[in-house]
Amino acid sequence: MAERRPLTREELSAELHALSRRYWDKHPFHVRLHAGGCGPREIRSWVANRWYYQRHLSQKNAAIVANCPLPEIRRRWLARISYQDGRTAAEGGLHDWIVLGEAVGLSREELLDERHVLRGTRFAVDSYVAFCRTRPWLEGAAAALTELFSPQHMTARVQAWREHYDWIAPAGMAYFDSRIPVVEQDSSWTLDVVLTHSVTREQQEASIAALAFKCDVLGAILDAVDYASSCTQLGCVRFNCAQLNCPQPNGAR
Ligand SMILES: O=C(O)c1cc(C(=O)O)c2c(n1)C(=O)C(=O)c1cc(C(=O)O)[nH]c1-2
Repeated sequence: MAERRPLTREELSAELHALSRRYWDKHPFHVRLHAGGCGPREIRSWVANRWYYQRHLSQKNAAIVANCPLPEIRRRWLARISYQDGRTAAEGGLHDWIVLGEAVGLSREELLDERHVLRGTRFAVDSYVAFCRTRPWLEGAAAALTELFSPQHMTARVQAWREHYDWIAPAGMAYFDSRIPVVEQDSSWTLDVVLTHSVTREQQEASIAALAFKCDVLGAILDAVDYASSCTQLGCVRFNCAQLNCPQPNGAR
């Protein structure tokens, strides 16, 4: 069988961009969230479950760095770790996410002890970290390319939250306000890296598959949050009760 030719840079770029159709901005939960249809309990659940994603970002980024033999890539990728972790506990992305938690009414303690994290979120995020640990660094980098689609989505989120959820303390938006300009810069560099280093057809297809996988990771988090949203209590979902003393161990649906 004839070997298939590698895609041109433009073709690969088009295939990667086409995966925006699988991005989580179109998930029914995000559509409802942006339309003002979520209550405080659902927004708290979203923030608490996203925390589990946020707190694993530095570890998956460290795995990409550990797998990468190229100093010029490692040098730049390391900045993602200091971005999330900050120089001290009083700054950085993780700190800003705790501020967001407080702005939506989650205590620091209940965010950090992860009592509201759903099993679907754990499976999704843990598999993203395992993917970046076990796959070549290039696939880990390609998986981060959801950042091509996130600036617009985050901008729409901040607007929608300010419009529909005036009970959320404005300080909570700091995470997104600082993240949006950074991700806009990072995404063009990451795209260039993936286009440059995905040389063979196999590498190109692996990069496309990595980005599709990442879209599924994000979608699975929202599936879990959406499913849980029909339960009466944050942290109590049918078959997924995180609280030993829950008065409704089978959930109330
Ligand atoms: O709020 C969002 O919708 C959103 C999406 C994404 C994304 O698309 O993966 C990230 C972030 N935020 C984010 O804040 C962030 O730090 C981040 C890192 C990564 C990644 O995979 O390396 N994605 C995202």
